Amino acid sequence: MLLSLEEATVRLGGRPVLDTVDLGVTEHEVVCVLGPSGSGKSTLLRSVAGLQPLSSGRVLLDGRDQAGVPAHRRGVGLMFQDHQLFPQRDVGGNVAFGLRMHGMPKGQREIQVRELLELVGLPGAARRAVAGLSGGEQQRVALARALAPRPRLLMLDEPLGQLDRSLRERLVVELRELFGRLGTTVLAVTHDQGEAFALADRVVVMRDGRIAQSGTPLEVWRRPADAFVARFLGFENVVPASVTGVAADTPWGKLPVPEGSPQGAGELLVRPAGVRLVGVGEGLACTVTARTFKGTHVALRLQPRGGGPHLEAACPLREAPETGAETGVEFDVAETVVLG
Ligand SMILES: Nc1ncnc2c1ncn2[C@@H]1O[C@H](COP(=O)(O)OP(=O)(O)OP(=O)(O)O)[C@@H](O)[C@H]1O
Repeated sequence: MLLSLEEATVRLGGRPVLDTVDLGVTEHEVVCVLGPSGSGKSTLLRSVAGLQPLSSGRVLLDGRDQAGVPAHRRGVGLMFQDHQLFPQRDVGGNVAFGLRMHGMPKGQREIQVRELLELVGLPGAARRAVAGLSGGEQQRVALARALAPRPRLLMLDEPLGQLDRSLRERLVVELRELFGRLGTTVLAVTHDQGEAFALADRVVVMRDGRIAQSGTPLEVWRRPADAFVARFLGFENVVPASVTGVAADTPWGKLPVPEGSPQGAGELLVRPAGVRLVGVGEGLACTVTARTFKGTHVALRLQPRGGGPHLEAACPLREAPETGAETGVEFDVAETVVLG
């Protein structure tokens, strides 16, 4: 294990902001910590970096307890949300900063800076002024600067937070490819689930300073641990349910659930793809109350005529009914999950 947190706890203002967190990161792994604002993500990073002392518990790097080890001796790189480039230095000066701190001679520094700028897709940019860079370019410079001292663990706090969506989507793919190529071990935090799912080998979802779920993106997507995680991932079809065998009583009527589902009172998720439109008179009678074009499909909001919470459905473009239309709804057991 490259990094281990053991019951790591940080109390601020009388309450635990990080609450007995156990987390391990193995070498070459890319782990993304995901959670709403205030869930303790930054505090977690700062604790590992040595910028925030623990109230109790331990942080270990390569098995060594880091208590009392100052930030600059931990061998971890940290890239903050707002990249904090030095405005008075040019691009090369920014990237070389850590190397200079490590006492690397000038000639060698220049070679490394050139290589790093090529790596992040900014070849030949060393003499450019930081002020003249776009947001995406600044992000790349900040990344090159964080990578320069070859940290054994690279930590990113909202690495793509301030960029526009299309740039973010492009950079996230580049980052994943880059980390894979370099074998970099990464601990990143973000509040954007798309970003986390695209970047990570493993996703850790935080809630109120605790880990709500940890797993591969596919595992977390397929089986959210509870209603909080499901809602945080953007799933809206979550209702109370009473499960007996392979059926559940819900506000939408009796729904089929997979074999082996937890029994008794709980909550149930139906992913939008599992809400199938059928003819009027079949299944659950609903009215289409909203319709949003999503590029690959249409997202429908459906109001059951007999009352109960509304439903989100994902519908192929050609088949999407208009707002105000009546439809029947059936539920696909393969897209239904009884939550813990
Ligand atoms: N110095 C402090 N004193 C008291 N409370 C603090 C202090 N610093 C942070 N907090 C609280 O700790 C909680 C966790 O903060 P943290 O920045 O770790 O969350 P976060 O998940 O990174 O949020 P965001 O996504 O908004 O950056 C917040 O509720 C915050 O208000």
